[in-house]
Amino acid sequence: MINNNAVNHLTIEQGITDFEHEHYNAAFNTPIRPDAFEMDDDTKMEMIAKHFKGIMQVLGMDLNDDSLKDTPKRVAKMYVKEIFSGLNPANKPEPTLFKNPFQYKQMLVERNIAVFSNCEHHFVPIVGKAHVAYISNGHVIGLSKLNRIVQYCSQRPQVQERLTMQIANMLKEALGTEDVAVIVDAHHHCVSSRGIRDAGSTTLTAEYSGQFLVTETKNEFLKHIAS
Ligand SMILES: Nc1nc2c(ncn2[C@@H]2O[C@H](COP(=O)(O)OP(=O)(O)OP(=O)(O)O)[C@@H](O)[C@H]2O)c(=O)[nH]1
Ligand SMILES: [Zn+2]
Repeated sequence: MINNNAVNHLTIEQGITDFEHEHYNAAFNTPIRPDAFEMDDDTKMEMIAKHFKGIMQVLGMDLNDDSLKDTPKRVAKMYVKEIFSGLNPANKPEPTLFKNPFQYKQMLVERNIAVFSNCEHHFVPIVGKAHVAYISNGHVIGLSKLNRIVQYCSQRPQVQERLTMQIANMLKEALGTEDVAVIVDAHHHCVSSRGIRDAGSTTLTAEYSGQFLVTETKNEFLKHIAS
């Protein structure tokens, strides 16, 4: 059962002593409670549907309307099983690694990976692209796993800076190398559809480590994604 009194946020800086290593890495720095995964998905969906129904009722919507009556359930399913499914380490993708028999030692760049995330401040979409790269230290990763890592980290309430770091950290963990680079270029609906209402701007974040800290290597990566 969920411990409703456990409201303290845990972050990596504070230490997660009773979390398994896997949980710790998967939810790197996402503020989650220690009991976050104790409740099963069905119970979560039931509770979210109830709360969302309350929001709709407060807004004055008629929940007897044929089009609206199932919306609370739809939203609950979407939150738990889809757009926030990356909160749960049970949904972490398994990276398939291959030996590197061809001795490919240059960087591998995967460009234009779709990013669909949600802003944790307003719960509206962040939509954009990620470009990732790594230099093999003896293994190569199945290409689709790069997209899956981006997708998994995106399926959480996010800020773009943390999303970028989480993608980089998962790549390092999966590939066993520090030689990774990540760029995220995204459009925040909280900036375009409300508030300042600037539909033209995008936000660019980057994380470089290992060999990508060397200017020449970084520039090669930037040249590849610009071409
Ligand atoms: N650094 C960062 N800020 C973000 C991100 N997503 C949204 N924000 C910002 O978070 C801030 C929240 O600011 P608040 O002043 O508390 O919220 P608000 O009153 O809704 O702010 P406005 O959007 O300016 O109307 C806003 O400036 C958002 O643009 C992100 O990924 N990274
Ligand atoms: Zn926002």
